[in-house]
Amino acid sequence: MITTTELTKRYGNFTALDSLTMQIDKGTVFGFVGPNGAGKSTTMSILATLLNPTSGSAQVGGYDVTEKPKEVRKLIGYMPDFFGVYDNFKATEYLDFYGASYGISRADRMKLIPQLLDLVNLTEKADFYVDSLSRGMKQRLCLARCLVHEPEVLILDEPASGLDPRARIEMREILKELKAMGKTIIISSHILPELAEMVDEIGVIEYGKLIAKGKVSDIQSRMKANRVLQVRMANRAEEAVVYLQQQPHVTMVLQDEKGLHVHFGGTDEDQTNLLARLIQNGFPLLSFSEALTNLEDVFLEITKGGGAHDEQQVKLD
Ligand SMILES: Nc1ncnc2c1ncn2[C@@H]1O[C@H](COP(=O)(O)OP(=O)(O)OP(=O)(O)O)[C@@H](O)[C@H]1O
Repeated sequence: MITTTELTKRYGNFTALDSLTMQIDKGTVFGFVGPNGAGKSTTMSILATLLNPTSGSAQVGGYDVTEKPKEVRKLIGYMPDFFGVYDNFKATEYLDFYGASYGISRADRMKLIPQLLDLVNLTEKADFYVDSLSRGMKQRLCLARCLVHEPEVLILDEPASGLDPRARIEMREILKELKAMGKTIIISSHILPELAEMVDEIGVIEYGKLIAKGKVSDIQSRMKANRVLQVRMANRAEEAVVYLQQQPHVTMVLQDEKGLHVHFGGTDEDQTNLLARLIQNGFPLLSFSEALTNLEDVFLEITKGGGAHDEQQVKLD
């Protein structure tokens, strides 16, 4: 549904986007992650036909964004990271204005607007002035605005930025509904862990280059190759350290007040076998578990050494 080929954008001598090649299939929710200034907004603006690439190409729904921008615009709903809302409109009037500008008939708008307000949980605010709405509500209204022409593809640039945790959860639930409706969604964020439930794939961008892309589950299993097992023993911990260090796939064993931390490079089956051997050897296990791998770990692991600019910038929240 979305394809970019060697997509490049330069501002003078500065390369903001560097030969970005990627493909996002129909119905996929694609999380676009990277530190500030990595090139996410630049990519999204090009896909939204608002910015021309310096070289390379991008297609949405088979249409080239520079050659067929009108066709692309019909297919996409774009939510920029900074958006203006017209404060002297009521929420309903705001959506009505956008619906009309897309050429949707008044009769259809009257049907559509209550549905959109319901989708973004703003039915009760239908007759409230936009400037009286909270930031989270304004952001949801902006999302509704992107949906007036029922686009197949949503390009959402940091839709949850600046929202408090409750408002983020609300936004996430709406995005889940949009995914269930079959939309193809590309969404950028610094708070990837919160998107984990709804993102099918992630792309990690840094210095304008796509440094990793793949299914969330694949990337997590890549990290599993370096999993850490947490083992708690009733006693005989010192003996267990020596025993574990001699076992296949164990690369390191650390011990602290919480127990043993076993760095393990084996498969799930190898892990089962290791547990069986500990039990067979009579070690008094209180617990044996795998340290959870979340998307934040995945992100940090992938960008490690890749030049994450500073701690502040790779911070995900
Ligand atoms: N109009 C412009 N002129 C010059 N440089 C620009 C322009 N727009 C963006 N840049 C630069 O291009 C780089 C990529 O910016 P972009 O906004 O795409 O990053 P981003 O990943 O979206 O970051 P953020 O998460 O902060 O929004 C940045 O270094 C930015 O300063």
